[in-house]
Amino acid sequence: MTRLLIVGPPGAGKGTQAAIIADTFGIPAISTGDIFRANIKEETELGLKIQEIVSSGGYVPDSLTNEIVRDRLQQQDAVDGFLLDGYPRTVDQVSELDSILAETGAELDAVVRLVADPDEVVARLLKRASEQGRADDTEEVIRHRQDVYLDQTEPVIAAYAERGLVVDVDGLGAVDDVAARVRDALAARGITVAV
Ligand SMILES: Nc1ncnc2c1ncn2[C@@H]1O[C@H](COP(=O)(O)OP(=O)(O)O)[C@@H](O)[C@H]1O
Ligand SMILES: [Mg+2]
Repeated sequence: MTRLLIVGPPGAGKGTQAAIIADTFGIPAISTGDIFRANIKEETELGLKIQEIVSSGGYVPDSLTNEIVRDRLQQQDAVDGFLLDGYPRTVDQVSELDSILAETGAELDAVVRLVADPDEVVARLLKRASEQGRADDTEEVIRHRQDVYLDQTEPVIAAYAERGLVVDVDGLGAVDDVAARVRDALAARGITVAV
């Protein structure tokens, strides 16, 4: 019954850590970015609608994003716990998630914030671009994504910080080291794997 969010700037390593945390806790990792990219690749109706926005580094409209997440969280595997990566990213999305959870009386356990230096993350993203060729990993688009993040998503983190839910973790260093820090930081708040 663990419900977590993972937040942090583009390139902080959310997707990588999300997979490890989800595996540890036996919960699904749900990434809006991955869902959107899959739709773009499959050229679904949604994919065609959002292709331009995603490749230019803007945010998909809240109405579309909220609907996708609502549907996903109602699937059976997410009923007892989940890790959301990349959502909520706007204050409107925070309200929507509050509503979705309130409908079943569920509550978030923690918001893991990966802290990373902007220049370091740009270097990481450019490396990923050369390896995976993501359309939104050019330097210009990365800088734009960072700006959008500061403008739209910092207020999201502030809202969760006010609720006392944010757990800061240093996102720099080797994947395993960061994963160990996340595990320790959650354990320090009594969030451990149920056995
Ligand atoms: N919650 C969201 N609201 C709006 N747009 C989103 C959301 N999640 C993902 N996106 C879109 O998908 C893109 C890639 O997301 P993601 O893979 O999470 O990026 P990263 O992990 O590099 O920060 C975003 O730049 C945005 O266009
Ligand atoms: Mg990601």
